[in-house]
Amino acid sequence: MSNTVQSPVIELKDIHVHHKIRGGKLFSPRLVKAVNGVDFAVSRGETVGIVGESGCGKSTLASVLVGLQEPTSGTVLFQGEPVGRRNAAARKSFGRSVGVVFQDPATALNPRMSIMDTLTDPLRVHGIGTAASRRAKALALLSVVGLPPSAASALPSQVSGGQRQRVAIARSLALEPEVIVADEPTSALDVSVRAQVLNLLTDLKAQLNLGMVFISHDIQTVRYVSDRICVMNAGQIVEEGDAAQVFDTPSNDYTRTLLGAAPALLEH
Ligand SMILES: Nc1ncnc2c1ncn2[C@@H]1O[C@H](COP(=O)(O)OP(=O)(O)OP(=O)(O)O)[C@@H](O)[C@H]1O
Repeated sequence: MSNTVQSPVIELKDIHVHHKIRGGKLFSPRLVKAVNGVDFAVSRGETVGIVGESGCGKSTLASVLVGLQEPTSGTVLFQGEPVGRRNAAARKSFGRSVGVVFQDPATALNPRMSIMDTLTDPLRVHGIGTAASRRAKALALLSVVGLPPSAASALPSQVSGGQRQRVAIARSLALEPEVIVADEPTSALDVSVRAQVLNLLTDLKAQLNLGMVFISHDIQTVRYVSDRICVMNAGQIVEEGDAAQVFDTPSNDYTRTLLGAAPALLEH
């Protein structure tokens, strides 16, 4: 399943994200350790799955990976360099090198922006190309995700849920990232289109030699797409390994519980 795996594009070292919760008048304040000492790396050409139950810290980890959240402590490395110590230009290039696909394209896409504008906007914001070349690139992106050129003039609400997620995936590719972070990308979709979107992500990863971080509460889905799996529980990675090995011979009790609770194998 994997292409040539290279040195990590993004590496996290001993990442902690803690939130202080005020208790108000009745309760004392408490600390939520959303992510509690995580090491993680993703390279081009591999899909790394992160799986765990709701509240285990997956989305918080995703927001650190894409630069939306500063960790309380720990180091984020981009191409081997600590992101925090680099200049604004380097942070921008980190931002450009990591594409994001969220769970629900209905909320992730601007409902008032045509699909053409949705796809040209990241290029415009980064000052890339002319209006004509941006439009050409948007049409190429539509083709890459299997949508016809006629979709360009539609609003997100005028296409189906699966097509909307294809648009969100196309947008994530607009800046030619090295890594895509997909946080529950199929959970909000009809069961009938989930496998198509998973296959699209897997195909794109192979064609473009992307690094892919695939986050889901559903271990069967993670198994289907991943080369490597990290199992998260209570803010920590409790098991990590080759997907088949984690799935077939889990070494951690929590992984076994997740597998025991999983429904029948995803059909594909
Ligand atoms: N901004 C915040 N302030 C306080 N607590 C937070 C904040 N963000 C997340 N948390 C808490 O941190 C923990 C991890 O949340 P996170 O959303 O990362 O988990 P998750 O595994 O992605 O779960 P889900 O799939 O339900 O989103 C949870 O207990 C959550 O309530």
